[in-house]
Amino acid sequence: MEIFTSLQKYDYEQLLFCQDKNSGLKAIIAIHDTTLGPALGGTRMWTYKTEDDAIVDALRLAKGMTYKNAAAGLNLGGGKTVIIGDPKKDKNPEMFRAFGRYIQGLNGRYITAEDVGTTEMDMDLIHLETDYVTGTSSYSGASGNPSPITALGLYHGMKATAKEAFGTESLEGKTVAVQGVGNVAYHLCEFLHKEGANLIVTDINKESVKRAVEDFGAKAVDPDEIYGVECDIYAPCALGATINDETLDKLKAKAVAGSANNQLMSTKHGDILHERGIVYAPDYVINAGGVINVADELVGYNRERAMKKVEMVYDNVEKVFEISKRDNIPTHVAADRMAEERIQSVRNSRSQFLRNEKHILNFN
Ligand SMILES: NC(=O)c1ccc[n+]([C@@H]2O[C@H](COP(=O)([O-])OP(=O)(O)OC[C@H]3O[C@@H](n4cnc5c(N)ncnc54)[C@H](O)[C@@H]3O)[C@@H](O)[C@H]2O)c1
Ligand SMILES: CC(C)C[C@H](N)C(=O)O
Repeated sequence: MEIFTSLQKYDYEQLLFCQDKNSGLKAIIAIHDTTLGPALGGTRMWTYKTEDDAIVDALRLAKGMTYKNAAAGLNLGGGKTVIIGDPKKDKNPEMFRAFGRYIQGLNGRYITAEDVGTTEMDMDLIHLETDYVTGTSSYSGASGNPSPITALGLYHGMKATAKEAFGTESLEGKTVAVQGVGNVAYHLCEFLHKEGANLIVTDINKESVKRAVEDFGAKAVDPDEIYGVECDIYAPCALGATINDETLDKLKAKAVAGSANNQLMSTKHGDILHERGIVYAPDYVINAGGVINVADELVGYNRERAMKKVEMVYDNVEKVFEISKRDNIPTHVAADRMAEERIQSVRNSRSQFLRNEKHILNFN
């Protein structure tokens, strides 16, 4: 891969490779843009087929965080880490401590939290080496695993999506097809079940499927079947790029609203959803609940205040639909416009993040 060509294409600031032989750490930290503030984004641990796959994932996820944080109104830039390895087999405490020291070395340019494959316990280990970590469990001002709060934001955003697609925000009697019933989607299913929605679920992990079937009366289907099921809303909550050439023609849903990052394989697929009249709630707008919640730790965590901000996901999703209709553009373009306008307005007055006494990180 031509690294600088890739960095220049979408204007990334920094890409770091962190290696620790003792613990087996192989981490890639991508910092996309710090115009709005320090880059906040989670750490994913995953078994990538190649190192290039890991770099591409880190870059795509970091850019997504820039847009997510900007669209959510946070004074934070975007970054992300991927750790190469199997989260079930390859973790050890020294690995996360070594990673924490690398984060500390960035002196606040990057702050981390959980993502796929990492847990509160991992964040606690990172915290032994640096304060630039959120989503920890056992420290004063910690807000814990963000997944249930991401689910809450997603639920609010799904209601805004239902209002746009069906004229009512009620999800009672609606059928939602959920792909991946992990940390976020399990809690989403709980909200939906309480409201009286019908659930169709799938996961490559049989235990997760069983839990959703038992706890919420969900109907289970095989992973490949989820795209073609009769449903009102398709909720992609596993990994990215599941809206692609192959799956689009199978989709029967009238709306797409899920937690996964980078749901569209390419922007072309967002355009096709728009042409077909399928209401798409842009991923980084609807899945911002978790980052909104952990960001509150940076100003002294207040759960009530954080929950009020998470409710705003409804308004943000609604705003995207309004821009989309006003300018007659697909919703993914409308979301990008909303985020880019905010970044540009701040960029006009200052450029890269520079720590100063007035900054959010200096809260005591
Ligand atoms: N956790 C958060 O707070 C948060 C916030 C924003 C976005 N996200 C995004 O939401 C998604 C889910 O996050 P999570 O924390 O719930 O992760 P998770 O790992 O707990 O859940 C993902 C689930 O998807 C399943 N899965 C993977 N590939 C699959 C496939 N091909 N078909 C069916 N199931 C599959 C996994 O077995 C797992 O159960 C990720 O894309 C993540 O980046 C998470
Ligand atoms: C909680 C966040 C900092 C990270 C989360 N995984 C996201 O993608 O939004």
